[in-house]
Amino acid sequence: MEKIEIKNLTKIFGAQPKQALTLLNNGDSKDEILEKTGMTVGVNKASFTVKSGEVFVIMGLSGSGKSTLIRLVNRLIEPTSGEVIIDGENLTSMDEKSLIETRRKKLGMVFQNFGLLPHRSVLSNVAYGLEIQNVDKSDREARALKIIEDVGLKGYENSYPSELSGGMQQRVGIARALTNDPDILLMDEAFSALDPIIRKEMQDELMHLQSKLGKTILFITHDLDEALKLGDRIAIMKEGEIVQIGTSEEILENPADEYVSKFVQDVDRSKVLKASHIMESPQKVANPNDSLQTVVRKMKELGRSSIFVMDDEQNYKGLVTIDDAVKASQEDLSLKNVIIEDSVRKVPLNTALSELIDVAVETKYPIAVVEDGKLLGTISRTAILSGLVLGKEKNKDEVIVT
Ligand SMILES: Nc1ncnc2c1ncn2[C@@H]1O[C@H](COP(=O)(O)OP(=O)(O)OP(=O)(O)O)[C@@H](O)[C@H]1O
Repeated sequence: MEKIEIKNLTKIFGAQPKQALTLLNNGDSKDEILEKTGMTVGVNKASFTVKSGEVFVIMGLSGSGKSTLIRLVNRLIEPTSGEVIIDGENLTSMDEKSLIETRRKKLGMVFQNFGLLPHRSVLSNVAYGLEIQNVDKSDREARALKIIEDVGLKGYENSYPSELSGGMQQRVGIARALTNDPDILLMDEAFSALDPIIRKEMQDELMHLQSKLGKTILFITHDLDEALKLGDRIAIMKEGEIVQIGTSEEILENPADEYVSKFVQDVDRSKVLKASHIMESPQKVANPNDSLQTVVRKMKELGRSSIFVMDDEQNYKGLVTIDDAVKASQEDLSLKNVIIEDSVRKVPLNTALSELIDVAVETKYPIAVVEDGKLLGTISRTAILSGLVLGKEKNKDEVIVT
């Protein structure tokens, strides 16, 4: 089941939104409606779904409707029409009591300006949400301390917000949103007030946290690089409408219109493309139980000078070169004598192509994409270094040669 379903969500600001809605449904533009009625279309028939565990970024210029949209999702703003469905439950038709309950249980929100209580310590800020639910003191403080540690603020429990840097204050903001252990985090320009270096650090921190927590995240930003870096998928908004939804790759490769093209034209693809985008799935590998003859034959069939070794459970075992394998088979040795492990470079899935280029320069072997000991993919250094993976129109299978 989808975690969040947004259907035709529309918000018109002004005294008589229904009148403007009729014009909108008849095809009038945001400008025409403003001119005819004085009312502002904030969000115009937005529809999308977000899967559990997905980071969904909403990106657009100032005034495009992002903040309105995220506030419609938790009904801080009442929609003019359309539906918000979370875990199959329709938020738009809920009474006040159920709405508050759902917000508390399922939705955490992180704001651009942190929204911390200045006269309370970090611990007390993080525990505040539990305090108003009458969770007893020792319990709420224990829970808050655990989350403070998760966001990297251990040791700052008794500090006050004014004593912390912007990045640290936003860590408190994130910790506070996590206290109820909500499935969904709504993040509204959460890093936009931070200077560039701290901002990058916080993006990395969020990705790290997300790999542990697996929340469903709706993240708003006006920064395309941030969107491409964080988003599993990205929705691009213009004048209240969503003009394109896609992965970073899809948006870079196939911008939906002129507007999106203009946005993406200066993007550095080497920072956006990740190991996960360019790797080959580990099918053409050897098994630790293979004989050396079998391994040599496999390499010859594949036309490769080396081959990765992976067991039946997908555990990464290392790499064998054809030279070592041929030599060892003449000496009657077995496969395990020639598996190279330490000097083969292993990278995680979200390694950017720019970093892969650095790795490829430092090694003579293909690169293994490994997480939790499992071989998830393989990447040829030749393909990276010859720049083929940067070529726009090349298709993956053609260019990735391990
Ligand atoms: N309370 C309001 N009353 C009237 N118009 C509003 C209100 N809030 C937002 N708008 C209008 O709705 C449109 C969308 O605004 P919104 O703040 O959602 O955009 P945004 O993309 O979040 O921009 P920003 O990044 O500047 O916050 C704008 O035209 C804005 O002027």
